[in-house]
Amino acid sequence: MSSTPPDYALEAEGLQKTYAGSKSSSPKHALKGVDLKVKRGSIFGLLGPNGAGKSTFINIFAGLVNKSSGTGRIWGIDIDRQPRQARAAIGIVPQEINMDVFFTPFETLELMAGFYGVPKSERRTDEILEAVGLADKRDAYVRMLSGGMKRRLLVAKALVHNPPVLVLDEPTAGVDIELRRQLWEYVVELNKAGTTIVLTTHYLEEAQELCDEIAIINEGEVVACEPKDQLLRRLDRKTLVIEPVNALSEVPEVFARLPHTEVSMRGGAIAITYKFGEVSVADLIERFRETGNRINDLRTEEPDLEDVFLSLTYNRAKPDTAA
Ligand SMILES: Nc1ncnc2c1ncn2[C@@H]1O[C@H](COP(=O)(O)OP(=O)(O)OP(=O)(O)O)[C@@H](O)[C@H]1O
Repeated sequence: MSSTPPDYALEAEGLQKTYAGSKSSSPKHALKGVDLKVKRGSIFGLLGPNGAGKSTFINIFAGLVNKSSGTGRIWGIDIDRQPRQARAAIGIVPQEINMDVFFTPFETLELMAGFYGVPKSERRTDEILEAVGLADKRDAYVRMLSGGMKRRLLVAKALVHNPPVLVLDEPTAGVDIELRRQLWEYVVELNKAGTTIVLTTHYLEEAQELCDEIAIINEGEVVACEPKDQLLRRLDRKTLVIEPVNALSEVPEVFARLPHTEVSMRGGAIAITYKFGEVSVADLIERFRETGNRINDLRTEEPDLEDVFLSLTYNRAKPDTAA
């Protein structure tokens, strides 16, 4: 591995993948020329609807799927020219739990370290078990572990060779809230200590909370790749919620056909979604006062990642969902 760390932990240029068809299915163009750069030191979120191509992307870097064309680099190392060195720089936590249940966590990690050629003197098996909260299960059979523990063991397995890049593919699917929180605390600690994290998740709030950079992939194409804050600013809409003293039963006439706004009821309150810069909040409040009702409470809501995600993936996803 080079001594100067690279600017990017992971790079993809024009990455394409077409899965061959079979008698019953046509070929699938799963990645259509993906360009992505993951900055060293970031927590990078790869988001996309089901079947968008996230696992295909990750599995190309893991060496589990052969790309059709394009280039990939892990920690600056080309995955075609130096596959072994490139793979040594990455740890992958897969979606599926794939472990021999008749081994103990200790044996599982030792085997994995052996697989990566980590000399015995450099192994950190007990330290890693401690870090993922499995020290007390060190010598239990894996089949005796709970689902959440098995998942933490998967993370541990991906860390035995001390990779500078850790990829987690849907790591918290089916994991309860408490364990998710523990896992994320540990991932954030790893990141603080210098590991670059790439994660795919369906939990948008999780990505919003954890990631500093986010890519959204849809039907094999990257539709956005930006710092999270920038992505959230993309939506130029906010919502003003007015809770009146006298609960409303319908949208007041003064808000009907107002340009750049959408008004809906929220119980006895109204939610006015307006285009930022085109509509003034003062005007909206003034209009409300004209109804003769008084305001009990007011708040504005900023768009969240889910809104951005829907706005970027909805149009293309529509024909599929309508079918
Ligand atoms: N081995 C394969 N053979 C044929 N098609 C495949 C194969 N693996 C994946 N695909 C197809 O490629 C597309 C991308 O799949 P992929 O698993 O990469 O998506 P994903 O974004 O990870 O989805 P999910 O969030 O559901 O895991 C899908 O249409 C999928 O059906």
